Amino acid sequence: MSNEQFIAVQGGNLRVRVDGPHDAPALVFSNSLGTTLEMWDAQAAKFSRDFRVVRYDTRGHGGSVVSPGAYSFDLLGSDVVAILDALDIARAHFCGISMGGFTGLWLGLNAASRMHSIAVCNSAAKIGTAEGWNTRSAMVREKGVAAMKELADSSPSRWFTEAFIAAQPQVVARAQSWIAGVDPQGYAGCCDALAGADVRDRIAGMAVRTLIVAGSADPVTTVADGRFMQEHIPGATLAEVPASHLSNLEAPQAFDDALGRFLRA
Ligand SMILES: O=C(O)CCC(=O)CC(=O)O
Repeated sequence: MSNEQFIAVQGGNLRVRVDGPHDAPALVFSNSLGTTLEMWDAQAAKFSRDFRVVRYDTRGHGGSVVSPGAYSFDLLGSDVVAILDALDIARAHFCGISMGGFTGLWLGLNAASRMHSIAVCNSAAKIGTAEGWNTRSAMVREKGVAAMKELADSSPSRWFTEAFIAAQPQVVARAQSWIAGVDPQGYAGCCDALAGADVRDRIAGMAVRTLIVAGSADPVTTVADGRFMQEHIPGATLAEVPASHLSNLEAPQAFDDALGRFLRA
């Protein structure tokens, strides 16, 4: 059974898709910057056998429609809580990649009572630099859709290994189509959130079972970033998968095995 709906959050509505048995434990997937809930198609097909899989387009992305502005992780994290409330889910497992992984850190620090477990994938306690994100958001606001086309052209080298780009051009082209279609205002608002995001001195306070997934060839959020989180989050485990930044797309089997082992443990 599949079900797509819009859920009201502060300033608009998020596009949410739910798959799997209604009475199964909930598992929420959160996308990376410049992608949509479709990035989780393979994981949703697999994990919806045993979980009520909830996916959503992060505000400013895909079919979600929210007012523009400078977003924050207080907002992005509260969106997840609003989705859980609307779906009457008391507690959920959570899996987010990159920006979505940082949303997971926010949930672990601010909404732990709503979480069974959190998988923080290809992410970091601080992603990039404030200067880099501010430059990118200014460029996107100035150039609009032309900037999204430029980002679509340049993103494969940050998202995938050269070998994967050569071997799986259709997967790469699909990911490029997501970022090309993202609303520039929404993308810029999320860059603003990333610019202000740094929980390096707080993650020791995470009180939720945590898995860190790192891509061995990820140039954006590195294995060292993953190790830092694993060393500072109490009880966290680290799984390294043979992939670059969008590891669930590049190495789905290794990604799903790591996530599945963690969820079953
Ligand atoms: O992927 C993310 O959510 C943040 C990092 C990023 O945007 C990678 C990139 O395209 O530069």
